[in-house]
Amino acid sequence: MAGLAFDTIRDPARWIAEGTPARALPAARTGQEGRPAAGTVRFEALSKTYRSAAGEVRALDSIDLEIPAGAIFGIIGRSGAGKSTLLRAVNRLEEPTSGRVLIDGAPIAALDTDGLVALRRRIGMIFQHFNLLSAKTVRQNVALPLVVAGVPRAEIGPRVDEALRLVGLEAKAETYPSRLSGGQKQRVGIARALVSRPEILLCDEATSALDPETTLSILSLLRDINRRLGITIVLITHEMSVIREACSHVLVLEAGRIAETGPVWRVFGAPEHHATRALLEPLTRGLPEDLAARLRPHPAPGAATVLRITYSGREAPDLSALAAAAAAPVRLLQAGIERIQGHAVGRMLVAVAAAGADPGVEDRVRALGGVVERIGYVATDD
Ligand SMILES: Nc1ncnc2c1ncn2[C@@H]1O[C@H](COP(=O)(O)OP(=O)(O)OP(=O)(O)O)[C@@H](O)[C@H]1O
Repeated sequence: MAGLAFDTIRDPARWIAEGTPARALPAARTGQEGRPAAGTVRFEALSKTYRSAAGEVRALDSIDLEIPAGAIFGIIGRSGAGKSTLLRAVNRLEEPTSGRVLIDGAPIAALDTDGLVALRRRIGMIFQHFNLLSAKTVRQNVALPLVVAGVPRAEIGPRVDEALRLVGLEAKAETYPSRLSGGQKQRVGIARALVSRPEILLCDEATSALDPETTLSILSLLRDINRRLGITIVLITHEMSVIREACSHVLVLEAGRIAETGPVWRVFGAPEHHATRALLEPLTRGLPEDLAARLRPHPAPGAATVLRITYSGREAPDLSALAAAAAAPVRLLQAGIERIQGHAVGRMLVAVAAAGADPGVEDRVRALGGVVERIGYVATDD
């Protein structure tokens, strides 16, 4: 693996194959010979019933689903819908009552203890509360999976450095977690998950403990990792904006069953199931009714990008400064100030002309101050 830097990696099969000797991987996971590509997850008639003194709970009921390799796949649903149970079935933290989970076409139920350890190295996981060891430095936290796997000492240092570089935390290597912000702690969690060079990354409410701005930066990091390393990302979240911001595909669970699933643009653009519509309601809450009806999750050619800018204090961003930052005409759709717990909070909705293909527009507008969210797109002739 010497000399193979994260940012030069475009080929996950090579990245994995050149990984730790502890887990040389079969060629089957390269997607050759008609077999699924590395990072494919398949659920077949998966059911899980919890039995306790209080009775039985059917948490998952006959789930048939494939998560394509390289997807950023979001799982949403009301509390108790079965999201965590499904996510945890991927690395066998939860054993199904019936049905199967297949990773890259291979059923995982058949794995013995060594096979399971190897599987879990191929599947990284990050958590809402980061789960870092407070008595260890950032470097030591990130190194831990390699130390446990018996990777030679000389190899650990460079691999930890690569992982820290990937998440932008090289400068914090010798810092203890208590001195980090929430966003930095989650970056350490991501580096620790990536240091084993997984093909799948499971994210369990990974941004729920973060403020909106930090959430956006973590989502942007996850998207970047997905794009650069080709890792399949499976995430569960209660925040619909996270799905819209980061995911390619979404699964809506309702009482342990699939309510609907598909590309985010389709499911969010035309939700068919009442559970999906109920979950999406907060996204459009507070929007003028006509705008909520016209808002689309993905850009069409020439569509204007709708940004929500939230700012504290009295000063709203100046519209001409906004237009300069956006490098495009900006139309004010709505503005107002409300008081939340005694603080004045301003909100503006603006449409930036033809910025659909301009991924940097939020960052440039954000530089003027406030929290900036891309909430969707409207056709310019609407
Ligand atoms: N260990 C367990 N024993 C008994 N019942 C359980 C157990 N774990 C989960 N359940 C039940 O299974 C159902 C699905 O739980 P799960 O945690 O998968 O849902 P969820 O969609 O992730 O919920 P939340 O959004 O609240 O985290 C719930 O009714 C839950 O109470």
